[in-house]
Amino acid sequence: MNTGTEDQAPPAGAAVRDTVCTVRGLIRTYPAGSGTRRPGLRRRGPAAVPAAGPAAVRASDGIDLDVARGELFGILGPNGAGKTTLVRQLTGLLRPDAGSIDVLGHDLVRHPDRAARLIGYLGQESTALDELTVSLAAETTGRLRGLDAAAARAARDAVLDELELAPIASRPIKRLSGGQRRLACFAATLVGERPVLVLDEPTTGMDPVARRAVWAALGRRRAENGTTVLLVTHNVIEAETVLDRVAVLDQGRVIACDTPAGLRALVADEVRLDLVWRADPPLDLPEIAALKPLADISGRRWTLRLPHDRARSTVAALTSGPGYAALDDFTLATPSLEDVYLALGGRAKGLVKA
Ligand SMILES: Nc1ncnc2c1ncn2[C@@H]1O[C@H](COP(=O)(O)OP(=O)(O)OP(=O)(O)O)[C@@H](O)[C@H]1O
Repeated sequence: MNTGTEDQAPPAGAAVRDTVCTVRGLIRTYPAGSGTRRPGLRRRGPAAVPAAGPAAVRASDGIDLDVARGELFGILGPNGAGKTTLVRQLTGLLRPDAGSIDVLGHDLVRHPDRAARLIGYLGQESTALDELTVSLAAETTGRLRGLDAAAARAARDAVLDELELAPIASRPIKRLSGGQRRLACFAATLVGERPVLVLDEPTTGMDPVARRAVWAALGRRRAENGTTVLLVTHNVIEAETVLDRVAVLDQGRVIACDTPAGLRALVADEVRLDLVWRADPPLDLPEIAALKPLADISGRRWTLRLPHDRARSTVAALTSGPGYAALDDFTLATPSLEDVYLALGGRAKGLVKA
């Protein structure tokens, strides 16, 4: 129930009604020299680390979240934002340095072993199941989750039918295509129902048919069992269409959390203008040079978010002036979650630089 105070942290020990997962002040720093930092990822801001040489990375930097029963809740962010670090803490696989995680009344920082009983987790990698056949992976997961042999086989058959995996049930997961492997691992995650599912980019590599099967399977469990789903994604289109609410993560912080429509409303007064140049943009033209500081630049593509009036006058100037010959393509579009992300990220960058 919405008590009208959902933006505030509840008092310690007082769970918000219908909240399945509450995270407060979660902090996790990877010490200098630990693991392999992913290429192309650099922290910015006051706690910035030098680009060269290993340094500590604060991958969760004071995260607060409340996820309600039955919600399809998304965690959206670019590479290195801290999504996987967050879900590994939620699932008891990684210990936070500070903060609390409550799932259905269980303190998972103090009792990480309880996570397996509460949460079905689909990680990014499937290595643990790779050697098994699709069928055995599903059945084994059921057994590990406490089903007896007959129940595990029945649950296996039901889920393989539901996801139309029966034709490849006897094939080893490691010999499947990327999308098939992902679907097989998703199937295993569903066996031996858990009240909470945490899925790290579940649909990566899947074709549209498999994606639809995933969303339908999750929809059924939410409707029938009130299953709560936390989902990591980079895919803004998917986020807009399937999620109830989205937390936008950047550099280990939640920089926004709302419904996709609520987030889009943050940039509703803007239009997105994409310009693709044939070669180098003609910066000798003052009207083009003036746009450059406003653009998010990716190769020959400039993406600008402009107020409606400014977008119209910019397009008019571009299409009637000498810069037009240098343009390969341009599009005007209403804002998407990607624009929200760019707007929020851009603002954060600006603050740090100032
Ligand atoms: N084992 C590790 N040791 C050191 N740094 C790490 C380790 N794992 C992740 N990091 C760093 O922590 C930050 C967050 O990484 P994380 O994998 O959580 O991001 P992500 O949002 O899941 O990224 P992706 O979308 O690429 O999966 C990154 O800067 C990453 O380089």
